[in-house]
Amino acid sequence: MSGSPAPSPVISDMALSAETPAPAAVPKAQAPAMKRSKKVKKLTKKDIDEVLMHDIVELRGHNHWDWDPKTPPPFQNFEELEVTIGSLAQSGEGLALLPDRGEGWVLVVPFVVPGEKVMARVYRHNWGYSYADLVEVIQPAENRIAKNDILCKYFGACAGCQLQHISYADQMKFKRQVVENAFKNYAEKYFATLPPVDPVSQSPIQSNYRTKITPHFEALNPKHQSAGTAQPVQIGFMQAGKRRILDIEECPIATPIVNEGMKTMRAEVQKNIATYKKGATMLLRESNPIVPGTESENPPTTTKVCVTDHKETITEWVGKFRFDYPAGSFFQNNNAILPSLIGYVQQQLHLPLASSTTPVPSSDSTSASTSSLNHEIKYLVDAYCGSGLFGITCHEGFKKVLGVEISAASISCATNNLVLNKLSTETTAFHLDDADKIFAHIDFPSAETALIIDPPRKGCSDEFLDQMVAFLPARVVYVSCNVQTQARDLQGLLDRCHAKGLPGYRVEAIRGFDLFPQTRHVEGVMTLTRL
Ligand SMILES: C[S@@+](CC[C@H](N)C(=O)[O-])C[C@H]1O[C@@H](n2cnc3c(N)ncnc32)[C@H](O)[C@@H]1O
Repeated sequence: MSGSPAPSPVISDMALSAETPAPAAVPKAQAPAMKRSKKVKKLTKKDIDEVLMHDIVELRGHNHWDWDPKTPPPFQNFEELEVTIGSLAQSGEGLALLPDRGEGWVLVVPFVVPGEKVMARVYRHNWGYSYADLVEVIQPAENRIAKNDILCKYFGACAGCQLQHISYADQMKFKRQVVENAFKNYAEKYFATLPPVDPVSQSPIQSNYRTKITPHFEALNPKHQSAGTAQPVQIGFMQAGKRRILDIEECPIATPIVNEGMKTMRAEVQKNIATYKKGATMLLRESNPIVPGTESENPPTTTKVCVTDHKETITEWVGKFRFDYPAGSFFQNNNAILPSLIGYVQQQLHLPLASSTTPVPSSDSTSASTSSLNHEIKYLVDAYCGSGLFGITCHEGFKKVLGVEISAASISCATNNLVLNKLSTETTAFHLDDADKIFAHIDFPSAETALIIDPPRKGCSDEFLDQMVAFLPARVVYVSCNVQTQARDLQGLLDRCHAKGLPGYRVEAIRGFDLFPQTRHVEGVMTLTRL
């Protein structure tokens, strides 16, 4: 479906719980394409539906939809059907096309492999597709992981992981395809000019890697308490496809110390559950503080502890660098892959500027030129810098580094991290500000400046892209935990350049990093060179 218009035959979210019978679908207005609003808002459910819709259209092979939206979905309530899985959506769920239902209705079924025949039970409907629970795998795919070899006993019931039934090699293939599809669907004007998406860089460990988890629990229902019918408290993660908590004693993707913390936390909550008026989300985060008395050793001895207080300081080591940050603030959650992610970002920042003769990516593909830049990159701007991860680990080789971040707590940590790592505050600085105003702080020559962008999932705002085009950094490395908004921002950037008659940027490389093994998530890294 390369080059096809964004699909938009949408969709009433009838969002029924599994317990609610399905009413007829009533469509709302057509879903908007995933938008970058003036001030970027949080991603909505509509944005997620839209990503899924691309996969559904791809499976159907067309974007025409004659089904009368006033007609109820073509199923009995909670009907069970035998279906064959045609493809995996970017959500990690399987899609099965039912040509004989609703003019080609699609079922979205979790925990399946393409080619498998499964029994699925429908429970929630949108216009043109329905969500279904996996009831039974009737004919497993050859590459399905045997039940006894699956990492976690809660897999299939817990909403946290989507891919444990797929080998790690297949997870990597799936994630590479997710990255490619994101650019095909959200940077479609430029897709033909992009380099092939590189294979995903693997995480060195695929279990016990998460340094942070956030289990939840609900308070006891007072009616059940007084009637003596209260069930034991459920402490864990959301159940797959349901709005209920699944009791989880251990999470095999979390680090051992986090799992120890979970045991202690569960015991405390269970003991004191009657005192909680409301439920809560707990924080469990690994920290690696220096053992007192060894500070002057090189390197000092560290120990692992599990922190549960949002305000407490976490100490984390990335290669030779130390990062201190509040437990409740953002930091990447897979420490094991950070050295290779950072090594790659460093390498991309320092790629030669003028070496390539690749044609300019232009939406009309009529213009071609080579890079006009012959300077060396000397300055680094770290947008959305958090507690300074990229600015600090990538500072070597730059004359000056400047980071901007909107969270005051993170900025004060970033500044403290400079001191902890004995970096000069003359050459590296972090400012508290909206990244939309980042270039107001900068007097670096744009032809000698590299920009790292690492925004939240919602991506960059119009204002951010506008100021970027006004400044035109020579090199950009865009890191993102949402490859769809990353691709959308690439298209927004190139559109803006071309609207101003500028040649824009050449995309040097696009690559996923597996910061999130066993789940559908992938971190995208894209490198651009100004032309
Ligand atoms: C994905 S995190 C990346 C942080 C850092 N680069 C890292 O890897 O640790 C995104 C960061 O952007 C910050 N942020 C969100 N909106 C922002 C804005 N408008 N301007 C500046 N920073 C923002 C968040 O506080 C968060 O620290």
